[in-house]
Amino acid sequence: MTQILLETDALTVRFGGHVAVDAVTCKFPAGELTAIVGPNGAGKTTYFNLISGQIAASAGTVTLKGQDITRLGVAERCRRGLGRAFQLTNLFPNLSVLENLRLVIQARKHQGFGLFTMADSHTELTAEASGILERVRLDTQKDQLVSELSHGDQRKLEVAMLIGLDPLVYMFDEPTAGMSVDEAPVILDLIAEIKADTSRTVLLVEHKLDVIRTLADRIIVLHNGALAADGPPAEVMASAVVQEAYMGKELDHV
Ligand SMILES: Nc1ncnc2c1ncn2[C@@H]1O[C@H](COP(=O)(O)OP(=O)(O)OP(=O)(O)O)[C@@H](O)[C@H]1O
Repeated sequence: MTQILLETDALTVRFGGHVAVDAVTCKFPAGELTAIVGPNGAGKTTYFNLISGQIAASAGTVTLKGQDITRLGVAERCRRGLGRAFQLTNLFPNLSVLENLRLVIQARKHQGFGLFTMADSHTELTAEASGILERVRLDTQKDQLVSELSHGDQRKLEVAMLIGLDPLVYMFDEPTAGMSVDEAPVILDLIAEIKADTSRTVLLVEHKLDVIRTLADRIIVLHNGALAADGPPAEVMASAVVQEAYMGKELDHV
């Protein structure tokens, strides 16, 4: 039986009188990529924020590998395997690309800087970080300061950091937004590689139809904060209700 890695049960958040996420119950099994779609303001980012712990739920639960994590903070959720793509604000702007990545790998491995182990572990960490940078095609920028990276390269580094963290649940929020057409395929190929790992699950907030078609095993649709549809891409896309009410204008232009 496929293991459920992440689950939200009646997950809800209210901002004053506004219900931004409305009793969303959803299970995310290992080996699946779920695209989360819906019109602007539907609650996609807020749902992500509730899962990653950036905001606290008003009601309902978030369960990771069978454990209730609803009351845990961002760092503890991350330590337990919940990985949300890093934003530039989570990085150290005055450290290099390689140094940033090495820090996240080190944090995952819980390695300290013991005097005698430092040299060895440093070499290992550098090798692992360099390998990831090659995969995201950032190896030639490894010594560049994060603050000096182009937008496209920053986005690649965000994905590299997530791979370095190696979480059970990968969460991507429009990972190719603002990237050039030449750069985006590198990121999409990497997400395809990640989803091929059947012990992981991937959540992807995405507006671009072609990206959804290429990557998604399943689509969930949020509308006014509530779960409006959940199923295989072809089924959800074909649904007249979804096309008209939730996807029409929003996704057509892509
Ligand atoms: N901190 C907040 N305080 C008050 N209202 C909020 C807050 N965060 C989000 N909202 C509201 O909750 C609703 C859902 O917003 P959210 O950003 O999650 O939508 P979205 O589906 O991610 O939209 P988009 O596709 O435009 O990014 C919106 O009406 C938004 O204005």
